Amino acid sequence: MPVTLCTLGVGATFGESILQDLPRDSTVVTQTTCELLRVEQQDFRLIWEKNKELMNDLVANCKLKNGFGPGVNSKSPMHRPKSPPTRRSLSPDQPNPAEPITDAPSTVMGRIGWTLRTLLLSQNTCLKDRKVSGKLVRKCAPGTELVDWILSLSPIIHTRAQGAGMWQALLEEGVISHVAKEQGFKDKCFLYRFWQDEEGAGALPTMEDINTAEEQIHESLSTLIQRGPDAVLRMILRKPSHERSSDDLETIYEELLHIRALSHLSNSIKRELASAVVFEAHPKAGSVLFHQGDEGRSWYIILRGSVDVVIHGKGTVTTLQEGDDFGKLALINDAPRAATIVLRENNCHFLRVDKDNFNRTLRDVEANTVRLKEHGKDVLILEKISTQQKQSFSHFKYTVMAGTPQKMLEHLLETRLDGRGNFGGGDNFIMTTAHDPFLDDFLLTHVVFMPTHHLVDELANQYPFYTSLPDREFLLACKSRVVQFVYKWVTTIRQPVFDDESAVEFLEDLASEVENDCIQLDALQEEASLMHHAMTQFRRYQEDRKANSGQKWKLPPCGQPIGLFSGNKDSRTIIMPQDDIIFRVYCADHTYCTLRLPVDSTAETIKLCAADKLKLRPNDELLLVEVKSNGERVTFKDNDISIPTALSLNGRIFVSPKDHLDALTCLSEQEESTQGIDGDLELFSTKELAYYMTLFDWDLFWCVHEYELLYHTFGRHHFGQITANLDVFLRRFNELQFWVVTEICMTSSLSKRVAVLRKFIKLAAYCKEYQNLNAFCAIVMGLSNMAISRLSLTWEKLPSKFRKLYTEFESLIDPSRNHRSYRVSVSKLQPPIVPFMPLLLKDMTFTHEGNKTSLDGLVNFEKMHMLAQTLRTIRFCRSRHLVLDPPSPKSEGEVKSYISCLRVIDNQRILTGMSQKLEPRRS
Ligand SMILES: Nc1ncnc2c1ncn2[C@@H]1O[C@@H]2COP(=O)(O)O[C@H]2[C@H]1O
Repeated sequence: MPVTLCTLGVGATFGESILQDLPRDSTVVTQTTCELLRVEQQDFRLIWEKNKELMNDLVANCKLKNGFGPGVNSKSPMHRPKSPPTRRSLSPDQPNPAEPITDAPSTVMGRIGWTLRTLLLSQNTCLKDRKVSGKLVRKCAPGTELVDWILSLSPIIHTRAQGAGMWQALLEEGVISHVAKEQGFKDKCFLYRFWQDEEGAGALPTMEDINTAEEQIHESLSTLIQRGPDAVLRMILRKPSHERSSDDLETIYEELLHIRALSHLSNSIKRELASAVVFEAHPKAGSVLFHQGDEGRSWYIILRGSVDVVIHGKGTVTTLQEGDDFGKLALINDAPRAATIVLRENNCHFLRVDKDNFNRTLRDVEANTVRLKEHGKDVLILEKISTQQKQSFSHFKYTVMAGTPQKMLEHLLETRLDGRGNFGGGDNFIMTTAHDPFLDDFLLTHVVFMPTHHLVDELANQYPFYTSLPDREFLLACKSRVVQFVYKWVTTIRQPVFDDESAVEFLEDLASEVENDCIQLDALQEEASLMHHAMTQFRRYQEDRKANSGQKWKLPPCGQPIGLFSGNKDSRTIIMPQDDIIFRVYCADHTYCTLRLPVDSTAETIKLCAADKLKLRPNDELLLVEVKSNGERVTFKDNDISIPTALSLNGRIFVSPKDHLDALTCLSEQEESTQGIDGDLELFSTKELAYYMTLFDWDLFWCVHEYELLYHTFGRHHFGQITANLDVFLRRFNELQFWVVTEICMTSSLSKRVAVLRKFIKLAAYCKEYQNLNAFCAIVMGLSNMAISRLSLTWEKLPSKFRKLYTEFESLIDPSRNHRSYRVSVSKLQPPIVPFMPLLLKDMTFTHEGNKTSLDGLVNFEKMHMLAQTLRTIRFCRSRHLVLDPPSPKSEGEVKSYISCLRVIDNQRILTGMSQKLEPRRS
C-alpha cells in the first residue's frame, strides 16, 4: 500500500533524480489544483553543469526539506559530501538513534570512514554483498563482525563495548548506517554499510588508496577511541526513556554529575533526571531553537556549542555556552518565551527536559536565584518565592529581586500580563497579585526608579507601532500586554498619570494607535475597549480639573489649618501642584509680606519673591527658614517644595540673611494657642464629635495619594512633587494631639478638668469604634503627654472605669516590639479604616534607610516590594466607602465647624508650664 512520505507546498521542488538517470523513486500526486513550473531534463542538466556548486546545494537542500532519499552521491572516496548519505529531518521530539546527528560527516570522520572501508575491502573480510528479505544489499557487515575486526586492529581497544562505541561514532555522522535505518550501532547481527555503498556498491580501493589507509589507520583509531564513549552516551540518551536499562541510567546519571547547570541539584534529583533527559542535536548554525513569545515546552542545557539569546528590538543580548542552561523562565512562570534562541555553531548538542518532567522533578527544587545577563552585565535577578497556590503545579515562582528598570518592565509585560485574554483585573489578576504582587509593586513604586517619562518611552518601545511581523500572534500579544499594563496603571494610579504631560501624550497616541490597529489587524477589539475606558476616565478627570482649576488655599496667619480660600468647597478637594497658596513670610523684625504662589514653588522662588517684597538687600545671602513655636529653626534647601503645607502647627516662614539667622525669634502669637472656632467642648455630644471628626479625617485621608508617602520618604526635592495633602493630614494628627493637651491644660477647675479628661477618653473610644485610628492614637498620645500624665489630682478623680479604659488604650499605642499591639489589632479590622499615618511613614522611612535603592547598578526591587506593602495598606484602608450610622443630631453645624479648627498650643514648654500651674508638684 503506498504511503505518503511528505506533502510539498508552494515553492518546493521535486524530481531531482533526473540528474542521476535513475527511475523515479516515488509517485507524486496533486492534492488540489496545482500550477507547476517544469524544467526539462536536458535543460536541467545544462544548468547543472554551469552552476554545479549552486545546484548541488539547492538539490541537497530540497532533499533535506522534502525528506527524500539519498543525496548527490559522489564516487570520490575523499570527497566530503555536501549532504549526508542519509537525508532526514531531525525530529527533536522523537530522537531516533538510527539517524545521524550531523547534516553531513565531518571531514575527520569522513576520512576515518574511508580508511576503515578501504582496509575492510582490501582484506576482503566482513564487508560482503548479502541478500536481505530477497533483496541484494551491497557490501554490508553484521555489527558483531565489525566489532571483531576493529578489536583485531589494536591492542588498546579492550572491550567489545569500546569497539561498538567507535562504530557508533561513525554512525552518528552518517559514515555508516544500519541497512534498514532502524538501529543505532549494536554489537549484534544487524547489518551495517558505509554510505558509499548505499546506492549500490561504491568504488573499490586502488593500491594507492590501501597504502594511504594503512598509513592513516593508527591515527584514525585513536580518534575513534576518544569519540566512542560520547557517542555511546548520546546513543543511550537518544533511547526513549522506557527503553533505558539500569546500566544506561547509571551512565546518564554519572554524566549529569558533571554538568554545571545541575550542580545545585541533589543526587536523587539527578537520578530522577537520568530517565527524563532527552538528547537533541541541531546541525546548522543560525537555526532557531524557539522564538520569543512561543509557548515554553522544555528546559535546555547546552552540552556542546553555543547559542545566542535574541530579544525583539534589542538583538542578541547574550551568548550562552557549554554547561549553561536556558528556557526555564517560561516554564516556571507559565509565561511565553522571553527570548529567541539561535544556534551560533553547527552541530550544537543539548539535553532537554520536557515541561511535564520539569514540573514533576525540578520546578520546586530549582535554584533559588536566577540571573539574566545582557552584554555581560546582570539585568535581572529573580528569586524563588512560595506562592501557596494549590491549583498550580508547584508552590513556587520566580519573583524579581533586582533589575534594570527596562528589563523589569519587559519581564513584567511578558510574565505577569497575559498576551491575550486576561483583561481588566479579573479574578486572575487578583490571584496573581495576592501571591506575587510584582505588577502592583511596580505601579506603586516606579516613580522611584523610573520616572513617568521614561516609563512611557519604554512602553512605546514595547508596543510595536507596526502591523506586520511574521508572527501575527506574537505581534498581537505584545500590543495587548502594553494596553493591559496601561489600563492597570491608569486605573490604579490615576491622578499622577493624568497630571503628567508625557503620560497624557502617550495615552492619546496609544489610544489612536490601538484604534487603527483594531481596523487593520481585525483584532485587538478588547484592547480598544480598555483604552476607550481608560481615556473616558482621563476625560472625566480633565473635566473635574477644569471645574476645580484656579483653586486658592490659605495658610491662615494664626496657625489654623490650611483651608480653601476660594474654589470648589467640596470637602474632598485635593490640593494640586498648580493651585495657589496664600501665606506670610516674616523678617527678623517680624514685619511680613503676604505671598500667593503655586503650591509646588520651590524654597528658592519663595525666598526671591519675599526678598523682593520685603525689600531685602539682594546681595545678602538669604535663607528661607521655619521658626517653630519653641524657637527652633529649620532651614529649607533651595529645591525643597510644598513649604507652606509642611510647616509645624504654629510654625512661621522667615526669610533672613545667613548671618542673621541666630537673631530670629518666634512671634509672640506663636506661643499662644492658635485661634480655634468658638464652642464649648463639654456641650457637644461625644459621639457626635467622634462621628464628625471621623468624616472630616476620612476626607483628608481620602485626598492623600500613595505617591505622596514616597515623596515624603525620599525627600520632596528628590521628585519635585508636592506632598501637600499628606502634610495636611499629618498636621491634623498633630493638631488633635495638641488640642487634647491644650484643652485640658486650659481648664483650671479640677472637676471640669476631670470631666474633659473623661470626655477625651470617651472620644478615643468612639474613634476606635469608628476605626478612625489616626484620631484615636492622636487623642491617646495627647493624654499620655507629660503635661497631662503628671496631673495626678485629675487622674485620681477619674472614675476607675475610665482609668481602666485608658490603660487599655495606652497599651494599644505602646511602641514596644515595633508597635506590635497596634499592628495586631489593626490586622483584625476590615476597611474602611483611617490608619495611624505616622506609623506608616515610620515604616516607609525604616525601609528606605535600611535598604539601598540600587545594588550594583540594579534597582533593589526587594526594597520597592517592602515600600509597596505599606502603600497597599493605605489602599486597603480606603477600599470601602465610609458609611457610619449618624448619631442623633444635636448640634451638627456647631460640631462640624468646631472640629474643623481646634485651638492648639504646640509648644511643649508652655504646656508643661500651664500644667504645673494647675497642679504644682506636691512636695
Ligand atoms: N537577558 C535575558 N533575557 C531573557 N531571557 C534570557 C536572558 N538571558 C538568558 N535568557 C534565557 O533565554 C530563555 C528564553 O526562554 P525562557 O523565557 O523560557 O527562559 C529564558 C532564559 O532562560
